[in-house]
Amino acid sequence: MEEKDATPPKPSTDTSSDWARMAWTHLDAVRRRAPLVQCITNLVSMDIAANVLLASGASPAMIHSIHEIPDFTPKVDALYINIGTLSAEWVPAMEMGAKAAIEVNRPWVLDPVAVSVSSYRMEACLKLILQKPTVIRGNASEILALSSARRISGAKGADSDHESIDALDAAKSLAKSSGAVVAVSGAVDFITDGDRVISCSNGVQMMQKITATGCAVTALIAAFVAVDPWNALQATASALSVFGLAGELGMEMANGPASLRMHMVDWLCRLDEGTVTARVRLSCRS
Ligand SMILES: Nc1ncnc2c1ncn2[C@@H]1O[C@H](COP(=O)(O)OP(=O)(O)O)[C@@H](O)[C@H]1O
Ligand SMILES: Cc1ncsc1CCOP(=O)(O)O
Ligand SMILES: [Mg+2]
Repeated sequence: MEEKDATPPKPSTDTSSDWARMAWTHLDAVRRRAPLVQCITNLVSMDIAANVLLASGASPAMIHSIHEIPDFTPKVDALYINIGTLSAEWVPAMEMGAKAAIEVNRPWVLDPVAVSVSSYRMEACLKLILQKPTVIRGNASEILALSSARRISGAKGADSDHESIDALDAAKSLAKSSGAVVAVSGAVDFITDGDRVISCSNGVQMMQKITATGCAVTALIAAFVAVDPWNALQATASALSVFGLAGELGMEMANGPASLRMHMVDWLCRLDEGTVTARVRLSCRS
């Protein structure tokens, strides 16, 4: 990453236009600095997550072998761990990766996909959280389950069965117990450090109809946190708003989920300062 030691952007956040400017500052920093983001992510998400990172200006690397982590992870700018297609050989890689990132003071971000479907998944996540993730981003059902450390009834695999607002208290509580910034996505995204809450109302419903959009936005959060690790709350909000805005603009040209996916990735690459500052919808709730 160029300008590795440059002072991170420190936007003021008094009005909604300040928040939108902050989102632009973060996107611009990602484009200028091209952070290297290691992704230990599920098989469904690899393509869209890598393309979303590239289109946004970051540099993705889908590298997950335990034989490579000791050499590679200390060199990355952020690590992204996603348990979506968890199996026995992935768990040691995730644990080793998180430990390696923490040892060299790099941010790491967790996506607890479908954490409620098995005790195996829940236990793997809870153990990973002991390695102090910088950010945890999940849908409402995932954050509700993780926060109580209990599988919840009615959870539908990878998709959410709840509204994001239903998981806001759970998100705050998980943020307090884990020390991570917690983001719960949905029609409105909420981002909290346990005290402050930022809400983001960018995005379109059809984003739920593209597999691994949640995984992809968590990868983008890792890139944004890489360029502003000391302001993970704000960087996470910026990533969610930029991603949602790309979805809104993509939807204006799309005929359905497949073309939305394509136009959304195009817009991540095309977004300019005027569009971001005019259309990002972030606000502080607390
Ligand atoms: N009803 C909705 N309206 C607008 N944006 C949405 C809606 N549902 C999800 N999104 C957006 O889609 C992306 C993925 O979120 P979500 O579907 O909650 O995650 P997951 O794919 O992990 O279940 C996020 O950027 C979120 O803001
Ligand atoms: C469908 C599916 N199954 C295992 S991982 C995965 C992708 C989930 O992606 P997202 O959480 O972004 O919907
Ligand atoms: Mg998900």
